[in-house]
Amino acid sequence: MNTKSEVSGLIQIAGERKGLLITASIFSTLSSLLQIIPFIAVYKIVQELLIHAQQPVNMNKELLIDWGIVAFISLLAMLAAMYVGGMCSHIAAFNILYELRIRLAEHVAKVPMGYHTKTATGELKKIIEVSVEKIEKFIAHQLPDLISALVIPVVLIGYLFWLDYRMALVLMLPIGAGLWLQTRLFGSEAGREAYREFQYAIEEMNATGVEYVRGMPAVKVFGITADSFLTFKQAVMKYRDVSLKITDICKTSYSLFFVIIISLFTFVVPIGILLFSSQAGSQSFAITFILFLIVTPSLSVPLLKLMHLGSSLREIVEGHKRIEAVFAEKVVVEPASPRVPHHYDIAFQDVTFAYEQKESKDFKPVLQKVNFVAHAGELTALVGPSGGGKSTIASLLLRFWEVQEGVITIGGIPIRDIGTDKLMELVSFVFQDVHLFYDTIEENIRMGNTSATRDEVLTAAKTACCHEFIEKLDQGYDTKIGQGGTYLSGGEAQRIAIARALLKRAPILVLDEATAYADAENEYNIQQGIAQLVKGKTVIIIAHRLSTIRSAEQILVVKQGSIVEQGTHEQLRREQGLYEQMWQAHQSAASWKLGVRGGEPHL
Ligand SMILES: Nc1ncnc2c1ncn2[C@@H]1O[C@H](COP(=O)(O)OP(=O)(O)OP(=O)(O)O)[C@@H](O)[C@H]1O
Repeated sequence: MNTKSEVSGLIQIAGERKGLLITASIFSTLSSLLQIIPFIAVYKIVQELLIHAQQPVNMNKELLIDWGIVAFISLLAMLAAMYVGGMCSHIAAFNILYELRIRLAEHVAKVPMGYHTKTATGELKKIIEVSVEKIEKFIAHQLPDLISALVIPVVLIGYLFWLDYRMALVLMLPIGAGLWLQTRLFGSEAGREAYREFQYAIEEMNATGVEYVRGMPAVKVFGITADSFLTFKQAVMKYRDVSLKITDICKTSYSLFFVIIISLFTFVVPIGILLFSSQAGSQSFAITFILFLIVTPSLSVPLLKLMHLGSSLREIVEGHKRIEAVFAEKVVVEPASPRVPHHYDIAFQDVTFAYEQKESKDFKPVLQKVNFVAHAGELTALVGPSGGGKSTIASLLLRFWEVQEGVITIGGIPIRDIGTDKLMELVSFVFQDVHLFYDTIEENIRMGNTSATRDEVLTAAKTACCHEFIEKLDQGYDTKIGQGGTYLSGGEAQRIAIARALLKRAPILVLDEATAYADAENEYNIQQGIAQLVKGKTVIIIAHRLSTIRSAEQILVVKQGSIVEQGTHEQLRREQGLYEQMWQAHQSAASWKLGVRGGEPHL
């Protein structure tokens, strides 16, 4: 892709704001053209002064005043045009920025979860924050600057050619050389590649930096320093190396360009003197020569600006490519005509799933030919050794990933025919890792059902056993999580998440380790809450504490991606298989815990 198509690609982003951008460009061009008028006025005034230098009385004073007024008015008009152009470009930029961020956020919410696991949070954060911010910089500032940096030299050079083509031709030599150096600097594949590497290096540094800060508990416990946190250290070193590489690539062209452009007049002076002496002191030539000397240094400003724009344009273009790459990520395919289930039995039929694509060499199914039916109004429990695939089964129900083989149905309808929005309406989910938003506790619960009244929020909170601890907080339900040091314990956060799920009143409820953090008393209370919910709903519960799912209508024992045992607690115990072993282990652990409480451990 060349620079021209890259710039037009950036302008494409403007979408519906193109009208504003075109207005901004027209006013920027106008203000650039108006900037040239004072030069012409100076030329005309100097011309009049020199022609009548011997007899000032003959000087046309009105002409001098008129040109003075023209210069002044053109300056005012230039300021006005600049103001209107700037306003239009800023309004366009901030609207584009807003729309782009919303579109990006909506898009990333629609791509399969696989994208989020392979893309580091820091990387995505940089794209949504920094790369988008740069688009604002481009549209609000650099596009008008680019227009003036192109219009002013072109018009001025044209004017100089009209005045004296010989001196203008000589002036074109350094300008041509400078522009050639520019294209060498920014148009070369090595330059592009270096900038690409530079962007990746920043992203990597960002991502590993975020990881380092996020992993602070482990960092502290294991005494990891920024220096010994290898990935971060390597990312910083890579950034340093790439920065040095860019400096190395740019140093010669940059220095040459800079020196040539700021000394343009040194090329004009010799040819001017030569021509002046050959024309035996022609007065009109002297005036033209003076104008060349005045105008030439002012050509350097837009040309230098062009160079700075070139370098930041490259960064913006790279950021734009990253934004485009996010948009290019395929979203979950929605059905053309969504179907609505009329009952809520869940069925997994021969489901085989791997986190990698089938053609990948790492393809290793996490689930193999999983078959089960979870009936509506019943509690189905998933138990089994760690890493067996329980959470994967639960997340497939939400279509976080697409299954490679088999089909998952709700009420007999494949979930891919239901449509994501409807599916999300049907299923309430309490995740293992609870995420609470930076908002009040009430709003965090209300996320389950945005139209719920305060009373309904309170009822859900009471059922999930969180009302009591919320009431004890200074601002109760209005307490902002994360503000003023208000953080909740793992168990408290989990109960808020349960309240959120209860409020949703979805016909299907999935609880992944929902009572993991609860103490015995609260676990009992939550169980009571859940027991009320189960009525008429399809509930899938993933639990390590077998005591919590003893009464489940169906227990599925998941091991190494397969369901190895299936039945009620009593049936499975009688089978004397893996479940019975797990039950015995659970009992021993429970009695050991009781023993500790009693003073002497039994085991
Ligand atoms: N996002 C992911 N990408 C790749 N592999 C994953 C991902 N999530 C889980 N796995 C792998 O899939 C397998 C099953 O994991 P899963 O979390 O479903 O097991 P689990 O039975 O719920 O375990 P636990 O009881 O410890 O939570 C594991 O080998 C795990 O490493």
